[in-house]
Amino acid sequence: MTQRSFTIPRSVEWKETHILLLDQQKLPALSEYIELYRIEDVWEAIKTLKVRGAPAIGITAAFGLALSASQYEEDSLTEFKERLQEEKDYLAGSRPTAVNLTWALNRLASACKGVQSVNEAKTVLIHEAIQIQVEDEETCRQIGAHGLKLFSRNERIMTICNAGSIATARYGTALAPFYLAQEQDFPLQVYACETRPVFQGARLTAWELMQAGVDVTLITDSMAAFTIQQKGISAIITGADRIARNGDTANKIGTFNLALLARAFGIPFYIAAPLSTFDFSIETGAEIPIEERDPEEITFAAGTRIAPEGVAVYNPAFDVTPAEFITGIITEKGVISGNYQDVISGLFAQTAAN
Ligand SMILES: CSC[C@@H](O)[C@@H](O)C(=O)COP(=O)(O)O
Repeated sequence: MTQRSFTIPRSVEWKETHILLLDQQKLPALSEYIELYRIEDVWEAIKTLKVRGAPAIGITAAFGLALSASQYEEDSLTEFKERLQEEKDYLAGSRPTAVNLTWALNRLASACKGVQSVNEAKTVLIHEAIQIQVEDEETCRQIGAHGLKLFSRNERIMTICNAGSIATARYGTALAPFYLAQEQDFPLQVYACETRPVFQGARLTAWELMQAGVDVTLITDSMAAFTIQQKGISAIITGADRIARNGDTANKIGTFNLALLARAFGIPFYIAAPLSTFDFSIETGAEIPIEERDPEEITFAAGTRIAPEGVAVYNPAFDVTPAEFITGIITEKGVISGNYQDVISGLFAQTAAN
């Protein structure tokens, strides 16, 4: 099969002395890379959405912790580990919902459990952080391959937010099937919801997919029902920030609306996510912390006030789609459907054994 070549952007790179980060707040107007040298820069970049998307947040935090630890001057391993723990907690507090953040930081802490010296710990941390990124790229490709099998040529598929290449190491989760389809000359059409209030769909998904030559059409979030009806959307696919043991899934605000629409129209609703997005410690979505962000994300648009000063605002950044509305969860191990509770518990046992 001939493979086509096109751009699949990367958002985070390890550079030994710093982290190179695509500033996603500036897209699509500017494709600007910034250099992060200090842990405070990393915290700020995550908090202010310069880097966003569950796996990309995890990778950046892992790079940030490894980078900062490489500069510690502590000679004692105990003091080194105490400081590491403090900075790990600090980074974990940057955003609450995407579990990949704590997952990646915990993975770094576990990796240096058995080390004998500070120098060994520094090397192990860098190695583990890079490994997380390498594995995520492969994971996303596998998600793409499993996801693509669910679609037929020329299907029109809706998505929300940006679960694309720049939200991960590469390829993305919900957008990975479209990149693989593009490689294989397999035509699919994407309908991207703009994703109020931060416009990840308009600014990032449209930008990413257009660079790759994927057929993408932008709509406002409120056009979803009419578009499904008028344009014959045959499936919806989104990413995830945290999945509970029963399959309840937190993702960008508006995802639950789409799941309800999918049920009403009788079309499948898929979540695409790596196993690092499963939180095996919680039973249901009710336990997922939902981030509430600055009201100004809603009261201002492109720097202009669009709502009266002093208006009460509710700005949850995520919602939780109950498992009963999810047709399948596309992971690197294949598509999970049916009894999520049992399958996810099985995955947990498998992951814990490895
Ligand atoms: C592969 S990214 C999956 C999710 O993190 C994504 O869909 C999402 O909700 C991102 O929200 P964001 O607030 O932009 O970090």
